[in-house]
Amino acid sequence: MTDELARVPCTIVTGFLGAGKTTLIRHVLANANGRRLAIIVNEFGDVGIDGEILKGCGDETCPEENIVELANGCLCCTVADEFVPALDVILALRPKVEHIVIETSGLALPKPLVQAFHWPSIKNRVTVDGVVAVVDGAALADGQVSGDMKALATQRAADNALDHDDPIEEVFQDQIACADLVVMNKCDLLDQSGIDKASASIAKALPRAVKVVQVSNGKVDAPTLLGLNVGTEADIENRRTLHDDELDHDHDDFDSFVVPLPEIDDPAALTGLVAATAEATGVLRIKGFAAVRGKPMRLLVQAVGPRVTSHYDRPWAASEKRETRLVVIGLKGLDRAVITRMLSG
Ligand SMILES: Nc1nc2c(ncn2[C@@H]2O[C@H](COP(=O)(O)OP(=O)(O)OP(=O)(O)O)[C@@H](O)[C@H]2O)c(=O)[nH]1
Repeated sequence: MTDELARVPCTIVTGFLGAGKTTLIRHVLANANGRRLAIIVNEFGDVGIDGEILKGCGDETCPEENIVELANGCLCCTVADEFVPALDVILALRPKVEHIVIETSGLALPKPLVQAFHWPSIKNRVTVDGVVAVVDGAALADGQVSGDMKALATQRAADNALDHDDPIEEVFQDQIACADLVVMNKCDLLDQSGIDKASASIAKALPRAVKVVQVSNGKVDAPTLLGLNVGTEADIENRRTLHDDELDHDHDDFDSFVVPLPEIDDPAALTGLVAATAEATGVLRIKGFAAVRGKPMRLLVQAVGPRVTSHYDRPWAASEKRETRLVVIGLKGLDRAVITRMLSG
């Protein structure tokens, strides 16, 4: 087969909200050894933060035009309308892309996406190199999938609509069930007993023998990650998931909204408010950019449960409005007014 006709391998990166998918892909970009990559990045909230972070890498093996953002949706539900057209764009790029990395939203179920690789319009052009599930090792060691489960439990108890099975656990289980490789991330936050605990939780959730690697900051060897060579679409029907019998999966267990704020004076005060809000309300994920008065750089603020990080990522462009916008994601029933008030200080 000539190179022009060979199917382009696609690595699907799945993993719950905030597990470290974008961090892992940044590491891959920085260590691609000249391999020409393209990225499709999908987010649950309607502001594309991850695409912005990845574009900020400035890596020459993946120029900005090779990064396609599909914000405000969920790849697993928008395969025909969004995923296939995005692939078309990428496959038309010249020089030809050698490997595609797909970052799904933290709430996406990977199975419908893998199944789409059988579709006539794409099956001769792409194949699934492998499904990589990124897991937040620190959260698992705390007996959580993500975030602050104590506050979540309170929120769920107060919301009678949430009387079915745990949707967080279900998404997590389905992501693991489809994995060809599990990346246990955030090991820098764990001692040996934490690593043992998280490893045991992963082993319990894994239905098959699958390799698990333990890393910090997504530092997986790029050639290994991008060369699993599984062809997962041929095996996906054998991977049972909890949502197999659902015809229409619409993420109505989860909710997201944007909190706009004016320029801020004190980054530490903002991260404090974010941490306090996450802790008090059981929000799963907060992320966004803040404009700090007098600073030419924009501040990237992220929370996974109550754990908050922030750093200046790049200068505001002249064409950009200097404003603070935080995306909040949690279970349905989030109290938008309370959360907005708390974040406003
Ligand atoms: N301590 C620590 N923090 C990490 C590690 N990996 C990622 N983080 C932090 O965790 C947060 C979430 O990381 P992301 O890479 O954005 O996670 P994600 O899975 O892409 O998040 P979503 O797309 O929102 O689901 C950020 O604040 C990261 O800096 C790690 O290994 N150790």
